[in-house]
Amino acid sequence: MQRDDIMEIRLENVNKTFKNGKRVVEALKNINIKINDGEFFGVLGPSGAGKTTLMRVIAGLETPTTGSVYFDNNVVARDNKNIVDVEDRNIGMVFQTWGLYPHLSVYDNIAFPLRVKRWSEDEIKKRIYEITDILNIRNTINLKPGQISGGQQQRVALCRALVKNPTILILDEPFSNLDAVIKDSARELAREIHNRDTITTLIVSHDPADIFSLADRAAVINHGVMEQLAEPLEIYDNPKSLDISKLIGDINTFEVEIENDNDTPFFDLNGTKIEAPGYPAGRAIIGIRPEDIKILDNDDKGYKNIGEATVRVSSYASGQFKITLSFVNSDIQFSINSEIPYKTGKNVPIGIRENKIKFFDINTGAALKLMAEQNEA
Ligand SMILES: Nc1ncnc2c1ncn2[C@@H]1O[C@H](COP(=O)(O)OP(=O)(O)OP(=O)(O)O)[C@@H](O)[C@H]1O
Repeated sequence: MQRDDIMEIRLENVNKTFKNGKRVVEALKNINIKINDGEFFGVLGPSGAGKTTLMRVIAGLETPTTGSVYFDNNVVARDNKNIVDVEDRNIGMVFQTWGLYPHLSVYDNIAFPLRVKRWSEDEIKKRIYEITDILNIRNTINLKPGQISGGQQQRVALCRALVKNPTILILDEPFSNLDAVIKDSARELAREIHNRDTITTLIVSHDPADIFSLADRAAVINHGVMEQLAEPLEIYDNPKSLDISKLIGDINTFEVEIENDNDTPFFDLNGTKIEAPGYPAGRAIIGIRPEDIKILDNDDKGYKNIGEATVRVSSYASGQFKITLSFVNSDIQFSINSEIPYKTGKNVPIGIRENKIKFFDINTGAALKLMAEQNEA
């Protein structure tokens, strides 16, 4: 059930510049985003892209150099000025390092924000019992952070963020210190917390798995610019650039020459002619996700045979084999996922899903537009 105090977040023409000595860093450039109330919103981008700055501007830890931030219809920051201060924004935050005080007990760590707000010790105790029960760490409250596991420390950080009943929850790389198994249950926990009273939740992550498993929509930020905003699967299937395609998953890339001397443009891949309907002639980069290439066996509807490749490396992770191959008589390598291992040096027939190929501009990396779209523009 959604609480009625949950808020929408709106950024209008937000710019943030930092001065590093003589150097001016434009950390955010003209960002316009509306995050719906109760939405689980993901932010994806390479290191230094501006993701943390965006979160800090929303939280009120930084002011936008120009532009405005609204919570519902109330302006909370505008043109280098916080109109509502950080402590009055009722935001819970969890950062990558969790920021627990090592000399304080779990209890005192979680109590900290409530003591700042001058809650009575009785009220604090009641709330801490309640929240540590929900996150299943009640039995750790008398221990220090150094005496509990990484997964438990992360729960303490979440408890501390949630103890005030925030209306917005910000998770900035919250799982990157956890190992793979605990990460899965941490994601489940984040989803449960969100579902409990649908707090508007923002998650910043390098890991596409976090975005896929949690976010309703995601923004991709690069060099301070918001380059794409869509549902995670839409970004995965139709990335606006080669860089974005790589941020949200693995992709194999090949340089090709699209020829257009007959009705349907085409290119050559490992000696096989592949159609590129509607794409302009010239050199291009094509991208194929690992799941859209396979080693052919008897049941391969929907895959086009593109000849043989040699198995170079087989590795194993998370219940799947990752097979790296190169086309026969060529150094061009690519990787696929497989349920079974293959012996190094073996030649195998390869198939691709033609309709899943992504086309990018060879110079800019932007997704190539169809000729019809170019004519419309
Ligand atoms: N307080 C600051 N003073 C000066 N420059 C800053 C400050 N905070 C961030 N920057 C710069 O702004 C840019 C964006 O930084 P930000 O931390 O937002 O990126 P990020 O996407 O969160 O990166 P990462 O994934 O590595 O944490 C970087 O060039 C960074 O050096």
